[in-house]
Amino acid sequence: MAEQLRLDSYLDFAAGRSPQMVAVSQTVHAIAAAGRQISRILARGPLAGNLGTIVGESIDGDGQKALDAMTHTIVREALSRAPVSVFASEEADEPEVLDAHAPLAVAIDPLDGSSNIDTLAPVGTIFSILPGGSRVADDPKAPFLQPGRTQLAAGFLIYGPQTALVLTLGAGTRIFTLDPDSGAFIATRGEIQVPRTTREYAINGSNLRHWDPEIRTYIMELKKGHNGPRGEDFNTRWLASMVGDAFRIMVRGGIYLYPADQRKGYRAGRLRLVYEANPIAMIMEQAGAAATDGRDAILDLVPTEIHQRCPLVFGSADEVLRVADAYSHGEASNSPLFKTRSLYRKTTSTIDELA
Ligand SMILES: O=P(O)(O)OC[C@H]1O[C@](O)(COP(=O)(O)O)[C@@H](O)[C@@H]1O
Ligand SMILES: [Mg+2]
Ligand SMILES: [Mg+2]
Repeated sequence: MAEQLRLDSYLDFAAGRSPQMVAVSQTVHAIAAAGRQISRILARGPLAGNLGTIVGESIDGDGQKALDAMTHTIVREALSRAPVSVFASEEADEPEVLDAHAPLAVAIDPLDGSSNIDTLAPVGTIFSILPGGSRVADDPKAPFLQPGRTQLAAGFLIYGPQTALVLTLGAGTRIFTLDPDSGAFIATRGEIQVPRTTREYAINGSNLRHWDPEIRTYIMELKKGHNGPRGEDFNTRWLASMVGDAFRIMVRGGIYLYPADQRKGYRAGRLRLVYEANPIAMIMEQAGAAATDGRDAILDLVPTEIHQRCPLVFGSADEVLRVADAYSHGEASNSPLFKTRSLYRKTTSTIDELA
């Protein structure tokens, strides 16, 4: 059997590239250790306490559950031992300065998919590692208001039947599976290459009536299957856990969409740019996939607030391009999505066609 690639060796090798990568490697080590701890709590589930109980409200109005708060504390503890100047979390209103002189900034969603806590569906921890900058003491938000292209590394842990770490250090994307016996994260596949094409899509279809016409029409064309303009059948998968959907897309392709919609609080989508969309976009791009808000590449957006939301579409590159194309051409387009035989000419009545 070929020798196993362990996360430790992978990080040691990367650390040889520059002093900055030494700090990145130490920080990924710290996050992986936090992930091990969270994975043990999740494996015990209700035996570890009432993890799904609402204990507060996060800044954007989502109920904060006991496990959201617990995972925030675990990650914070881990990062306070890493070379991290400032830490932004979904579960904290403001970024927290840990060591103003340290070289890195970290943005984290400590628990993604938290509506799944009690359902045994996967949840995860998403992270983005950025240069810390020199102004952290005066302006702790500054490192997070850079476009996602400046990320030095990004990844997520997923806690499912296995715990895995999906990681990019800016040179490809790898998946490491946690061996619960030894505590080691071990690479279980080669470098990830997401298939360019797919016939599988993930979206919360209950929001159809609230979507932009571009998204509504795109999805309706998929639903028409081989009788529709796409000429082939598509399958739906929606876990209500972005890490779960992203993991599936990493291993077999697919597209995930959480578009903007007309509901109050969703006009800029649901996902948060700094600690959800940016890291996922970097992971995807490094695996040959793509991520857009419908108009621009996610990694080119310049955040203006730490908790800002953005529409998010990511996955198999050809399919993401189709969505971007739909937005850029509108109804006048000649793109396949808008041809006369497509549903696109009748965006208002097509909801009825689906019923
Ligand atoms: O409940 P909805 O509207 O389908 O949203 C589900 C989406 O929201 C999220 O749960 C947002 O993340 P949080 O759980 O960290 O708030 C995604 O993981 C998931 O894809
Ligand atoms: Mg999340
Ligand atoms: Mg969360």
